[in-house]
Order: sequence, then structure tokens, then C-alpha cells
Amino acid sequence: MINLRDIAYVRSGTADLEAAVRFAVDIVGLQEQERDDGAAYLRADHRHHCLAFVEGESGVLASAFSLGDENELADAERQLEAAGVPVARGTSQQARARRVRDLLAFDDPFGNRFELVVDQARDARPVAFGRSAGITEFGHLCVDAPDVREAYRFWSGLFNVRISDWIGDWAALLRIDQVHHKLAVFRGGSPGLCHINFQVTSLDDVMRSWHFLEENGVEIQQGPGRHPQSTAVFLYFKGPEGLTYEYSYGVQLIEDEASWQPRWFDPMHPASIDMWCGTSKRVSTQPQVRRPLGADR
Ligand SMILES: O=C/C=C/C(C(=O)O)=C(/O)C(=O)O
Ligand SMILES: [Fe+2]
Repeated sequence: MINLRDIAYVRSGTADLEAAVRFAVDIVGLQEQERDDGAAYLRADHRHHCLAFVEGESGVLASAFSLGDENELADAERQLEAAGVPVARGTSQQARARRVRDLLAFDDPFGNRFELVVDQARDARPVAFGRSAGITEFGHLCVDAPDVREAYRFWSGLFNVRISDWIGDWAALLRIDQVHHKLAVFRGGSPGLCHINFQVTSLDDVMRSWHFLEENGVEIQQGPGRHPQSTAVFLYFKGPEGLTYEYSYGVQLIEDEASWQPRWFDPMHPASIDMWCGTSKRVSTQPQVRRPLGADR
């Protein structure tokens, strides 16, 4: 079993680095941590970065999880290979670009690229947020897959990933620790990043951001609303090149692992997405940039 400790980062390709960074800083409120060799690093919490924009083809490049140490990384490599999942060990240049000691890359059965990393750099300084959106941390990431049940079999068969809740065969909300979900898989025709989530301190932050985004002409994709699964109050909005961001407040913790029973929400009912039954606009997905394993920058 491969023990995912936490989510680490998302890497996203951008045709307009400046516009992507301006939105992430001035609108989302992230800190621009560093620029280096055609990449910009955005920070939300103790991690050196949780989002990297890489100049080039537009689309998601990879999503990453952290492991405990090099032994766990070597074990993960063996277990993935034994399960017939092709793996590429990162080069030292790739590790440096991600501010990690070491990494490996693999694709899920649908072509979503994932990286497993060890020793992601931390930054001990307070975050210098781009604006006061109330962000507390990188909360979760959500990918698309044509078969959500199959995706669950993949993640739960090889990793310490448990199902928290189903929304029919349309979405699986998956946990790796007490947080209701840090990985979500939504049904979509092709691989891609459905959204990246940032947790905020209060309900007031969500509502203030809603007004701020509207005043700044940002496309709200859904919300403010409340998810019945994690009970979080949410707001989805669209950034440049189809990258969807989510703020949410109040995600449930599953403290008693043994007694948690995953629930099945009817995907046909709007309240299964938003308990307040707000207008539901399908959240767009940033497509996965496909390239051979190991060919990443
Ligand atoms: O459509 C349902 C989404 C549920 C949640 C949640 O319960 O918090 C998400 O965060 C999500 O996957 O966006
Ligand atoms: Fe979400």
C-alpha cells in the first residue's frame, strides 16, 4: 500500500505566464513565491508552492502527492511497477524545478499525470498573500475520469485512499487523512484538472470574495453554495486558460475512521451538489497536456 501523506502541488502549463500569475495573485490572493526558468511558483501555506505555472502548452501538467521519505518512494516505485503501472523516476533537474528532493511520475488509467514527491520544500515565513481572501491552505484537487468507479478501484487498490462519499457514478470524494477529501474524481470525457481548492478562514471570506470576484468581472461558475458531502460553503470561479479555482470554508473532518459509512448522493438532484440549490453551471476542466512519461520539465 502506498501511503500518501498529503497533496503537494499542481503544475499547469500556460501560454501567458504573466496573465496566469496576475490572476493567481491579484484575484485568487496567492503569493508569488519565485520565478525561475519560465516557471512561476505560487504559495498559499507552509509549502514552497502549491501551484506552478510553466510556460508552454496550456493545460494541466501534473498533480502531486507527498510521501514520507526516500524508502517510501522506492517502495511506491516497486508497487506501481508490480501493478503494471509505468513509472518514471524524476531527474535531479526535475526535482529542483519542483523544489523536492526526489520524485516519480505515473499516469492514472485515464491519462491524468501524477507525481509522488519526497521532501517538498517548506517556507517558514508567513505567507505574503496577494490580497486578503482569507486563504488558510491548499485544500484539495479534483481530476476528471470517464469512469469514476474504476478510478476509485485504482486509487483504493494501490494507495491509502478511502471513499468518503459518492455522487452517483458522477463523482468520488476521496480522503487520505481526516479531511473529508483531498482528491476528488469527477466524470469527464478526457483527463484534466476539474478544479484546485483553497480553504478559507470563514463564511465571511467566501461571501466577501464573491462580491470581489463579481466586481472584477470574474466568471463565477457556481456558488456561493454548500456541499452536502463535506458541508463546506463553496465558490467556484474561472481563471485564465480554463483553470477553475474553488474557495471553501468548513470542510468536515472524519475523525472516527472505523464508523464512517460512505454515502451515495443522487446525481440527478441539484441538492446533491449544492444544499441551497443554487444555479448549477457545470464547472469547466483544464485539459491534461499529454506527453511521454519522463518528458516533463
Ligand atoms: O459536487 C460536489 C462537490 C463536493 C465537494 C465538497 O463536498 O466539498 C467538493 O469540494 C468538490 O469536489 O468540489
Ligand atoms: Fe472541491
